[in-house]
Amino acid sequence: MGQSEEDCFPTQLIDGKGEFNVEGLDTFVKKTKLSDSGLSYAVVAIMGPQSSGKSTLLNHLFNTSFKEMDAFAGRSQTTKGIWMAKCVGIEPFTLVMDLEGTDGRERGEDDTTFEKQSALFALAVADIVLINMWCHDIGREQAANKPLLKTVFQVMLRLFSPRKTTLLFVIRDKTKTPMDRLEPVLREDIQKIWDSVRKPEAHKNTPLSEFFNVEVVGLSSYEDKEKVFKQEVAELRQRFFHSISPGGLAGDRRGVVPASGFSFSSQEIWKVIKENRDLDLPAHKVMVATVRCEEIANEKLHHLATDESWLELQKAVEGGLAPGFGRKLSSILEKYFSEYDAEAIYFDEGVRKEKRLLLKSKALDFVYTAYATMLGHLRSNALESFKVRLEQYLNQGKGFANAVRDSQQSCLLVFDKGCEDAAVKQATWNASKVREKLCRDIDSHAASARTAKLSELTANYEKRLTQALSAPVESLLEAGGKETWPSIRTLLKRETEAAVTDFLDVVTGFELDHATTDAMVQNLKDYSRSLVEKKAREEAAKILIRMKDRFSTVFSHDKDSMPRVWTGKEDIRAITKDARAEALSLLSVMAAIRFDESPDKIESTLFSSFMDGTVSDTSSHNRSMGTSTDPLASSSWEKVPPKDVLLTPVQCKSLWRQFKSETEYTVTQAISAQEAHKRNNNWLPPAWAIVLMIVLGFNELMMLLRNPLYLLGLFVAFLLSKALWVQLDVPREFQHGALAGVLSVTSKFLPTVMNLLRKLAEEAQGKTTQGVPEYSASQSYRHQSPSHSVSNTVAESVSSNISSLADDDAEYSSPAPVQRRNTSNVRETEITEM
Ligand SMILES: Nc1nc2c(ncn2[C@@H]2O[C@H](COP(=O)(O)OP(=O)(O)OP(=O)(O)O)[C@@H](O)[C@H]2O)c(=O)[nH]1
Repeated sequence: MGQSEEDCFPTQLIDGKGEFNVEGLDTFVKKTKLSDSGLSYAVVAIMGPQSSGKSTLLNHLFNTSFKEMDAFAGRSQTTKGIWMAKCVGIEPFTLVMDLEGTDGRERGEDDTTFEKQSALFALAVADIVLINMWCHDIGREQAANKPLLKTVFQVMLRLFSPRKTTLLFVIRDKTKTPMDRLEPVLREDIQKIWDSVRKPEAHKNTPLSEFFNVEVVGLSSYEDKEKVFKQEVAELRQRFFHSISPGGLAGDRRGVVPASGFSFSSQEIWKVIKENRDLDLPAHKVMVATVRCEEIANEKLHHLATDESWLELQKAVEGGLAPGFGRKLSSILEKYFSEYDAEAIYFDEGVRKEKRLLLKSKALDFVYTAYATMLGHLRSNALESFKVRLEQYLNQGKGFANAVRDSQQSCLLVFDKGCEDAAVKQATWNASKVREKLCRDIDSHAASARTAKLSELTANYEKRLTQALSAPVESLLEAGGKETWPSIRTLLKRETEAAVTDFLDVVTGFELDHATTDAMVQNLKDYSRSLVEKKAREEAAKILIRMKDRFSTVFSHDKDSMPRVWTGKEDIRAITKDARAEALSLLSVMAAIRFDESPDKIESTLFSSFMDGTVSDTSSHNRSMGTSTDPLASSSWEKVPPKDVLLTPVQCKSLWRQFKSETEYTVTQAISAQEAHKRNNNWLPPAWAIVLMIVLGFNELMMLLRNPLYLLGLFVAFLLSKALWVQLDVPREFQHGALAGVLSVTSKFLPTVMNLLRKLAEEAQGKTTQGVPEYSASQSYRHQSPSHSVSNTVAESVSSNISSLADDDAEYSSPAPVQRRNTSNVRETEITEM
């Protein structure tokens, strides 16, 4: 012997009670590295009667260290259950199992259960089964090996598809009878036993050779001829080298379980045997393959999840773009897939492929998040790049549509390259969905950018139109003449067309459809019109002020635009009429928007209503007749669309009334001014008074002429008379008849003379006292009570003039009672101050 246990690792696989030593087997597999052998391993089992030298043979044949019986201690059972060990020095890996001997005294004759179970196990697991038998048992009816063989054949038939096992009969203690003569006898015995075994219908006529290769070898007695024994064993050992190669002892074996599945396979087989179930080896093989491939796949997945390269790549992707992502990840995956392939290669192909697909799917699922993150980075980067490029192109003056196209093209190119770089070789992942999303994002951004740019563009053109139209239109409306609306139309058309032409030039770059472009152009045109409309409405709101201004301008200035001086020669009635006509013209201009040239009757209606007086007459007449045909009693103008109406006829009517009321004061002022001017220039008494004075005062005149002192006195008397004339307001007193005049003058004469004399005296006295201001005639004139009477007289005169002007306007010009009263008050004040 002499072999150390470290070399062959003898291990009890199944103990005497039938318990499988899983832990022991795993340790054995690990220590012997059996799993690495793939299919390059052989399993040899030996069975035979108890104490028939099985262990001795194995130890010599395979350099193992199974326990052997000590011959001097008596013949008893040495091997219990099933032991196993690695054959030392045999290539490829050969595993040998030493089975508990049959016919043992220890279990009793009737207990053959374990014997059968272990025999079935050996047939299911081993490629070569050594059947140890004494030479003298050959040909004997009662030989110890006959029940054994019967058992072997019976259990073999329980395998659905038995492996092609090599039965190597080892004839111990061979005699001088040559093996050539013994072997046929033995084969005959074997055949007889095969024939006697009850077989299932399917195998009724199946020959023994279908399931077994039968080999026979004879060995001399170890005890008697040890040297020869060793020599023969050494020769036999040679047959175990490359036993699984074609032509070897187990060259035609079938259904080998890969070495990495040996442990699980043998456990399962023993389990089935113990449960006394039928052992379907092909199904078992698939089952082993399934379990093992799954184990291998799971192991690979586990390693992948903790792979350092993978963790590094995953971290990089979480932080942003990871260059070479696809290449790196493919390499990592390839490593584990290759390992799986290498480890699972000997398992059932169908199962192996199926489990590989599963592994691939799980591995790809596992890394997909990182891939998706990578695509997410690519997508967001591409979108950002699109935004930047678009802005750059637009800043460079590129047309919008072209800029979008070029930006999209270049950023998609970068995205596609990125996707190529991120592509994982083992996966069929498609980045098209992400690309579609990117395209949608790009479209969305382009659309919002286009909307923003178009809004900006429109705003610019609207601003331009505002600048081009606003002030000129306002100025034209302020001018308010016949040419106002034609000029506005010309201006509107010219500026709008210029803006539209330029707008179309710019908007071409957006490549909008015709409908959109037309709508935008129409919006621009509408904007221009709305601008004019807005201005017109603003001006219409200020029409009263404008009318008054216009009135005031025309009324207060002559043809040469010089301010009028009311000398009394002016025809206030005509001037007032002209000024009102101008104001009315302005009102007619502002009454409606005239975007087209179609004529309307606004001006004629207003003039006929307010200036000719015909309407008022007609109105009065109609009122008296109970009918109403007043053209201004309406909220719309004939031939003017409601939307273009700025001031309805009713509003015009009201405005005109207000205008007249508010301009009346100006006219009053003018009349007052004219009266005052006249009065100041008319200092001579009336002619009849002069004649009377000459007739009655002829003698006095002559006396005066003769005496210069009288002349001086006369002059003084004249001055006094003049003062009294003015103070008494003689012409006015005589307006209502001579008698009334004389009575009035007479009644006022004495108080006036007294008052005058008193004031003259006071003045004379004041001159002698210091600090007394000089008394002025004008002051006296202003503060005298008769002056009040004069004022009243002048006011009445002005009032009568206004009344005569107002008569022209009949009912329209009648101011409200309150207004009249106010006006009268103002008139009084103004004139008093003059
Ligand atoms: N006559 C004879 N005796 C042998 C031979 N080989 C071994 N023996 C003896 O047989 C006895 C049993 O040997 P083992 O090798 O323990 O036999 P075994 O079959 O393994 O015994 P169990 O494991 O108990 O079944 C020992 O005393 C050996 O010396 C042989 O070739 N001829």
